[in-house]
Amino acid sequence: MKEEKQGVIADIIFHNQENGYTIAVFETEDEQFTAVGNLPSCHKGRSYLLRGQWKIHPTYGEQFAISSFEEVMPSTEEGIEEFLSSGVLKGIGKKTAAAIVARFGSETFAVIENQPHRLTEIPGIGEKKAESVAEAFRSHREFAEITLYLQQFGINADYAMKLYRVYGADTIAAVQENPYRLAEDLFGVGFKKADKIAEKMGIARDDEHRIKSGIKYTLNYFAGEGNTFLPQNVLCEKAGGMLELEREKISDCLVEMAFQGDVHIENLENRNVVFLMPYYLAEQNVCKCMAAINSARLRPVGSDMDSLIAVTEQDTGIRLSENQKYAVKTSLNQGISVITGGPGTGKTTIINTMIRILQHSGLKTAIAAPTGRAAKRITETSGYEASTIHRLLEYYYSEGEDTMRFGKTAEDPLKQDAVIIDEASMIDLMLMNGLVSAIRPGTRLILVGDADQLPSVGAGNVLRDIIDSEYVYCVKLTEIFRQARESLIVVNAHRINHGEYPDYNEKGKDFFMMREKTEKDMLRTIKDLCVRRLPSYYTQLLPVRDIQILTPVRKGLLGSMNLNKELQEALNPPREQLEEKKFGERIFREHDKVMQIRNNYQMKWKNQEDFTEGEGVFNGDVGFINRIDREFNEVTVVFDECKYVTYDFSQLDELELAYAITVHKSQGSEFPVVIMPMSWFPPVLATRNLLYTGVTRGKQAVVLVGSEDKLRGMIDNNRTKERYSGLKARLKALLDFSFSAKEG
Ligand SMILES: Nc1ncnc2c1ncn2[C@@H]1O[C@H](COP(=O)(O)OP(=O)(O)OP(=O)(O)O)[C@@H](O)[C@H]1O
Repeated sequence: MKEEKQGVIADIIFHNQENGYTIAVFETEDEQFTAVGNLPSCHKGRSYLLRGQWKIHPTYGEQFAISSFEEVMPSTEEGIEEFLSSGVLKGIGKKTAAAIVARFGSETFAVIENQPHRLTEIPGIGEKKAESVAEAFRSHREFAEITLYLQQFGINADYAMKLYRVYGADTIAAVQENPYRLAEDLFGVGFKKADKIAEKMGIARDDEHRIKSGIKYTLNYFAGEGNTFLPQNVLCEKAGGMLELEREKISDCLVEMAFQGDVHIENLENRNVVFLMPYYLAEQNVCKCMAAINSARLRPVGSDMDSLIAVTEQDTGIRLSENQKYAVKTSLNQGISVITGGPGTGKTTIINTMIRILQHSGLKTAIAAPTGRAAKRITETSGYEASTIHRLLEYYYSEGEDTMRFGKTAEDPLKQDAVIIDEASMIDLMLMNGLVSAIRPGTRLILVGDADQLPSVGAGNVLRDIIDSEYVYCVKLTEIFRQARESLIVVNAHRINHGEYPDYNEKGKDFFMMREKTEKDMLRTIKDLCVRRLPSYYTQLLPVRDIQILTPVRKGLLGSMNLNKELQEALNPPREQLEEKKFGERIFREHDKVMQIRNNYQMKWKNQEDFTEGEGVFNGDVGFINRIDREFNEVTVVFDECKYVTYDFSQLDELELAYAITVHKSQGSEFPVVIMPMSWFPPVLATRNLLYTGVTRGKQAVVLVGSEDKLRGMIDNNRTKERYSGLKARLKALLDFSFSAKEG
């Protein structure tokens, strides 16, 4: 029989932040009881009205099983004070809470709600603070109502909070109107979750919103895997399978979506393919801009390139090889060019030479890279200030559109005469679109990178497509220079790239293999390397900071998730003075190494060195937990040693431990020491170019731990996963067109 019970939480025995499952001891005036169930936002000392029924647990006896709940605002002064000081209204600590209640007593809530200006009667509270307290209180009440409504659809408090951040007071209306919007608008709400909510709301399986959302979800899912489109038959099969509907229904809906401009369908290389609109528009625009940049007249570099090169050779003391000279000359004379080569083939040297020549010629130059870490490295090795491509393009978060935009565009382009991009293999289609849009014809665009690295995380196969289309000049560097040849990491990287097996364990060298048979032994050795062996050999090494474990997978004993758990335990174990916060299965602890796992353009940072402030934390940024504040429910992470970013507890799904990361996430970064397990991994991942990418991340040492057979297996596995991308075909078409125009 359903009953109602009201009580104050006296103790929380268990609480899962992700799904809200809670076991808590409640207190009423005359009894204590244990309640179990979904209680997403529970706080010790707060009062709740529970609905549910009594059940007998075989071990723990009688418990109240919660089916729904609502928070009851406290009415006693003691309760009000406890509520105010619990951290729910940011900026009110214990002292201020006590002062407010001492002044307004049981009328406190009424005052905050209806006469917030009266809060200024409390010393230390000014107009602004009074307003912000009232606003926080109002949102808390609003949010409590929203949580109450959403819980009937199985939406827990964390998701409710995310929805509330996006839709504010309109949250309930937004969910009611089209629950599938949640999957499109919110990080972490997948189609399946939205589908469950819709089902509970009684939405039919063949509802149009459902099919369209399923199609978008499928296209987005495959975009997440790197594809800018899907062949129509593949899309219908995948979406139909997921939605459990006939293919015809999907095809019909697709046509309508194409009419409404949600998707673009075209015949590309003799098959019908479907694009989400932004990817189609981006491919088109990239081609259009590339054509304009490539055919424009350039402001010339000083007259005699050979003597300019000779001057820089004298300055740097490095005589360029013929191929390097060719790369420099070609790139400076073309609208767009590509320079590609493996490690140690002189890419940085060429960049330095080009910058000097451009400077000698009085031409303005920008150097940028796709990630902050890559940009920092260029600055360190070249001495020239480099930035991220995002910063070069002056990105900002557009509140109104709820999206990221670039300040530099076709209307307000970059003013430079040359833009040099390093690590160009990491550029995805959308970033390339932003970049070429902001480059006015007349500016040189020089893309430098290693086309054999894994392709970009985001959709597209930009660098490969550009090279393979043969639309622009491309110079391939193959010679490894003497200094670089000293490093077995460099030599082995080239061997691996050519399908040859590496040499290792040479005395005084930097490439090692530790043979272990079982996964358990590999795990033990990896931990021992981090904790004991490597730090005792490389004495300058700080294990947490300088050793990076790279693995192909997330799951399994040697996947990043488990490795992180094990390494956290080994390198940053629980200690009394270290605060920690459990979030789902994860535990975050002060001093932990963590990684941001999505682009968040709104996240604010403060630089404690130069006191600058800004917005934007990016997928792949690695930092350290500086502080966990339980009073304010916040975790502060330091990125780049000086940028402080504060996460609310509800945002912790944007962070992951980063002692171990996947090779995919490591692109563009370099680490003093890299350790990679060599075990059985799925063949789609255990590939040559994944190994190559991983190995080239190490600078002082690379240690492979595991089976030589598996290592050889990876090198022999030269399959590269095909990505659906239309850029190559479009650029080829441009090339054919310009040939036929010339001939005509
Ligand atoms: N023409 C040359 N003659 C002699 N040494 C050279 C020449 N070009 C480059 N080097 C040297 O080879 C090494 C590798 O060059 P560089 O750092 O430019 O390569 P890279 O392709 O940028 O490598 P990585 O991708 O590993 O950063 C450096 O020590 C550099 O000084």
